[in-house]
Amino acid sequence: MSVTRALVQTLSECIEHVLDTSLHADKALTQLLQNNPQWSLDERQYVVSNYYHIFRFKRLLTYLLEHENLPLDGFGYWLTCQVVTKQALPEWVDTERYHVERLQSLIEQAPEAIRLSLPDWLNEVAHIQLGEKWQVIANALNQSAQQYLRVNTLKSDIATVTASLAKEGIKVSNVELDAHIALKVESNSHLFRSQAFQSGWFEMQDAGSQQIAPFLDVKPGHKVVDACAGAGGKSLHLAALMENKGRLLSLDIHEHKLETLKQRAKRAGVHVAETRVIQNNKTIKRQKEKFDRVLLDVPCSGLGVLKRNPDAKWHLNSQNLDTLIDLQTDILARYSQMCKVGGKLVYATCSILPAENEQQVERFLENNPNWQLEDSLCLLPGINSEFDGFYAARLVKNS
Ligand SMILES: C[S@@+](CC[C@H](N)C(=O)[O-])C[C@H]1O[C@@H](n2cnc3c(N)ncnc32)[C@H](O)[C@@H]1O
Repeated sequence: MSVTRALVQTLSECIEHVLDTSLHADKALTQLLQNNPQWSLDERQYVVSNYYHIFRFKRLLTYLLEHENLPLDGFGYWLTCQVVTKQALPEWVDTERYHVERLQSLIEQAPEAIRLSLPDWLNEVAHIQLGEKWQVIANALNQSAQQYLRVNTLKSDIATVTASLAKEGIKVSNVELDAHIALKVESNSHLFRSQAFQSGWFEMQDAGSQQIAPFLDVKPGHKVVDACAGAGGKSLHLAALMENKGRLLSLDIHEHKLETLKQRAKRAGVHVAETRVIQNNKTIKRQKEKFDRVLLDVPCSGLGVLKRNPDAKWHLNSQNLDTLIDLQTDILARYSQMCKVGGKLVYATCSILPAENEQQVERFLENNPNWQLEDSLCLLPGINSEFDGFYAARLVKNS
């Protein structure tokens, strides 16, 4: 595909708009794609991946432009991004003005937090908490995200989905996980328009995220609560593992997320899920000791999913991280009461920080000797995982 001036111009204008207004990058991208239906699949793919790269490397790109006395405009961000991500420049770019070799050597000499394109505070916190592993993880989190599918076993199977997508020119490959097989999308495609998606045969879900619901060890007939259910990514998976038998209560504080969950459940053929908005602590207290299994997929920093949502690091600060950590502690303390004696609970995050993960669980176990850690899962990008970063701990309530 040749990258035209017109394409870069439109992309640059959108970047400038987001940088000027501090609009959420995801929303602006959706709008950009909607406003340009004439783009080919390759053009859309190019725009999406470069758009994310620009927000991923924003700090480094700003540093390069400022150092070179170049305008901090959308075009400058696009061009320096091509250099940082080692993409060839189209012929029409004036390389006299943008000196590629000088930019490359500036990147190598930049201070670490700038080279990794991270806020200083975050780089420091992650270094303290993760030690030597952090550089490896940070580099892995700066890669583009792959797309993965979870086959909905309530309606279909791996072979049927693979064949159906192949008929529409979409190639996928199998990825073996502990409990099941995920599908990795190998070709650029309109997945949501596929017949398989419209029929509810699969969900888009990262292969790391797909490991959380099976970790809860649910069985058909169980009473299960997904207490931070959001739009239902894990609830839908739990329902499939329960074979639509038993009771699945999906809770969240946001009604609009649960509305999306209901629509997704309908498409996926999930009948077992019931949704309820958490109004106050009474909603939780009423469910005391009612469930065999409790999933707490708690609100977190999202640092494990920066590949997919790189803009998040610019909206996070040390104060809101502390607030999140307090909220996680509170949710674990109060919502765990919904578990029956002999039941199991999974505490999960999409963070890689021990303060949101192991340390939360250790503190909970110290304060609650009637609970015991059965197993834990820690997916660290670049260290032991090519997927998003996730943490899960499975706890058993003994008395
Ligand atoms: C990590 S997200 C959940 C993602 C979801 N489980 C999925 O798989 O798609 C965390 C969710 O917790 C919800 N939340 C925030 N504060 C909460 C609280 N106090 N109680 C319950 N849910 C809360 C948020 O609205 C958000 O949907």
